[in-house]
Amino acid sequence: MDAHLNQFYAQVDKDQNIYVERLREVVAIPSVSSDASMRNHVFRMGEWVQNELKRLNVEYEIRDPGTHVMDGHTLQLPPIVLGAYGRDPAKKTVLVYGHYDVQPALKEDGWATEPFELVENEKGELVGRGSTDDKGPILGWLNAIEAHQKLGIELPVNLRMCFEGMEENGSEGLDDVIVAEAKGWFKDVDAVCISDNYWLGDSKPCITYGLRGISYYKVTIKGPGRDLHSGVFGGTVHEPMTDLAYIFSKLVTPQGKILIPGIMDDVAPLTAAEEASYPPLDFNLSTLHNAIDAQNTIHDNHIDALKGRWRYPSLSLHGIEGAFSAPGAKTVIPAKVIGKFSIRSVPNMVPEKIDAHVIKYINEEFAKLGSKNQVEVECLHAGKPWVASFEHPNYVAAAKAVERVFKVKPDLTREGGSIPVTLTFQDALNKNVLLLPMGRSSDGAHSINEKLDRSNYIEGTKLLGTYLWELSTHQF
Ligand SMILES: NCC(=O)N[C@@H](Cc1c[nH]cn1)C(=O)O
Ligand SMILES: [Zn+2]
Ligand SMILES: [Zn+2]
Repeated sequence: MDAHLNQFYAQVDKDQNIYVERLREVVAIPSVSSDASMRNHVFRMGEWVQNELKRLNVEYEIRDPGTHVMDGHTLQLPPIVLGAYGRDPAKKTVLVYGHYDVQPALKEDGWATEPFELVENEKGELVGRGSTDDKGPILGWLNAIEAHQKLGIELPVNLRMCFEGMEENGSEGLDDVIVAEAKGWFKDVDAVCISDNYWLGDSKPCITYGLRGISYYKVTIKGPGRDLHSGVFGGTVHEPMTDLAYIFSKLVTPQGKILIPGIMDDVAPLTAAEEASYPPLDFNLSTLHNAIDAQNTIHDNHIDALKGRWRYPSLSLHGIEGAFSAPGAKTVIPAKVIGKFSIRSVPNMVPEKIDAHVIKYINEEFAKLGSKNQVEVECLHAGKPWVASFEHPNYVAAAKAVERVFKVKPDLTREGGSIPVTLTFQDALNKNVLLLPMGRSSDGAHSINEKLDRSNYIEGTKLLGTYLWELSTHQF
């Protein structure tokens, strides 16, 4: 194994510019899943993935998840691409998952460069939408296969792949495919690995055993039949924006306390073992300040900050559709506004119960306003929180792989973000699921100037390959 891995590392180093060019090619496809007008690009990206699997002699099939309705339009969902590389019954079979869609990005949001043109800056950062979330990690798996092929070295495990194009928009259709394929495409799977999260800081790798869930809501408030002049009608009508601002103010305090009754009821109590797991982590407030480019953190100690991120629910206000948001001073009264917010959930919160609390509370608060406007609350998508057992050999193998590549023992972390299908893989396949991140905390996923450091991309490719070798040595 050592000799093979050394050859593999040398090949990855040698081919690193090829890998960067490959990343440039995929970042240039603006596969934004939450924007109906960009859906054709998500399909283009799905085709790119299929062509790449064909080039690498990976058997693949697509599953068509059908259609969904978004912003009043019925849209085709992008394909779920299933891959199979190796069918040797003597080897372990590892399922890897990634998503080929990305978050929206506009230069005018504040990007220093065009978001869909990969730029390598003087710090060795590969800047572009999707570089770290999640195109770089998907390419990491493909690069690792290619490097082995170039060397004529067989992979030590069989691979199954599942690449989707709707993760940033609720993973619509994927749960059903996973359940349906549990005894089909995924039947031989022994362990699952997802590379779609980040190190805790910027220098020490981690492996991750927990994620928060998400329940995403829209609150629509309708009033006048059309937008109005505030000079002519201000003071005469119930204004939807005023109602929405009031409702928003009733959801969460500036200190992050969720005001919706019942929401905290099902939060699992913190155990002594969990409490003890925080201090050894390579994390402090400066790590957090560095990741957010500011110092406006709620907590004044890093352990409470981590608990706030991983261990307790949070509620974030995201935006208002229909509100005036352009520069200038337009004196409009918007006729209809749609507020968007989400709740990150933790064990043992249940999406259906969260919905019930949220909808009841907003309707009650709205009733108190005496407004003649109409309100409607709807959950757009929901995913459950996930926690895995980190004693499993899957984690032991990943930790050994980190030690080999980075010469350091990884931190064992949870994460505040959500990958809704993680729990579906765990439950439907009844197999251990591991998160093995490639990028750093400061990568700016979902934000402006998203980047993946060249070193994380290259060493991350080595890590994914090494993990497969380490896993192949374990009996389970
Ligand atoms: N890298 C994982 C990730 O970014 N997940 C998203 C998932 C999501 C849910 N709704 C919209 N996106 C996250 O925000 O955590
Ligand atoms: Zn992601
Ligand atoms: Zn994301």
